[in-house]
Amino acid sequence: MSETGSGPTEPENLRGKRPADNFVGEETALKIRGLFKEYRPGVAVLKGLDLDVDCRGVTAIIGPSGTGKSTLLRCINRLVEPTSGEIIFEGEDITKLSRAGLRRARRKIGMVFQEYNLVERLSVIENLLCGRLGYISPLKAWFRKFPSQDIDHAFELLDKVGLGDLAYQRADNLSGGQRQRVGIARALMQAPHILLADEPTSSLDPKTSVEIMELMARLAGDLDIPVIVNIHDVALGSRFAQRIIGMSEGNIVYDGLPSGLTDTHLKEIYGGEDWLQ
Ligand SMILES: Nc1ncnc2c1ncn2[C@@H]1O[C@H](COP(=O)(O)OP(=O)(O)OP(=O)(O)O)[C@@H](O)[C@H]1O
Repeated sequence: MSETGSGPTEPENLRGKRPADNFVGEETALKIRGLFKEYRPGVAVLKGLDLDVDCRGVTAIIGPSGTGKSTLLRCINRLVEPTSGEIIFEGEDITKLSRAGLRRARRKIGMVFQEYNLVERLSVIENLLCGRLGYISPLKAWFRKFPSQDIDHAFELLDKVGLGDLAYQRADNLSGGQRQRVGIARALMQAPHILLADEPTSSLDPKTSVEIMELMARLAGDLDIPVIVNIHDVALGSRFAQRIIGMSEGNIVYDGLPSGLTDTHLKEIYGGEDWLQ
């Protein structure tokens, strides 16, 4: 990533616009306004973020540890409660939803976690079907009697993520990369309208990390849904994302194309410069 000095090489239709404007329009899936989060009174972790996310494509959020990337992602499905601001998803402000409304909205928001969050003693296929427990009657859930279309869908997704042969393996027998594939397939079981991934490659080796990012980008394209991914590896994020959000100290300081990210931006995002050499 070299510094060009002339700014991002932008397609003609994006030239001259503020970065955020490039992604606003009827095609907006998610609109965040003035998002503010304090875990402790007076200590802001997110400082009034505005962000619009398009209905398709991969957006990578980069930034140093502790800058609020996970907090931002988790505010979107209210795993973390925002202090103030709006998060408009499919016409509803997520921050104002009742418990039932939030449960319904969360079904449309898939989440992939760094540590996979699988049920270790269950098989791969059961881990996927667990994602459907909220959709069937409590009695059927108790006996794990899943509708045949859910079972077919789970097998289809396992094929899509390359785990068709491991359906009956216990989760605790899998490698990190295989576990993350299960995590992705499980998130897709609910047919989400958006996928959030919180550091999905942090626990994986470089080759497996590329494979996981490749898989998420391909599935997002196939399913025509947007993906927002928090990622520490700037090169990996830039390779698979169409848009980079750079965060520093709870603010968005870069919002644009991966090709537009210069050393100057990286210094602003991460601070210092010795690490760049
Ligand atoms: N549950 C919590 N209670 C109190 N403070 C928290 C909580 N979760 C996060 N924080 C603080 O909020 C700040 C932002 O954390 P967050 O995890 O969002 O950053 P991050 O950019 O995702 O970091 P990393 O890349 O290391 O995961 C940090 O100072 C962190 O200590």
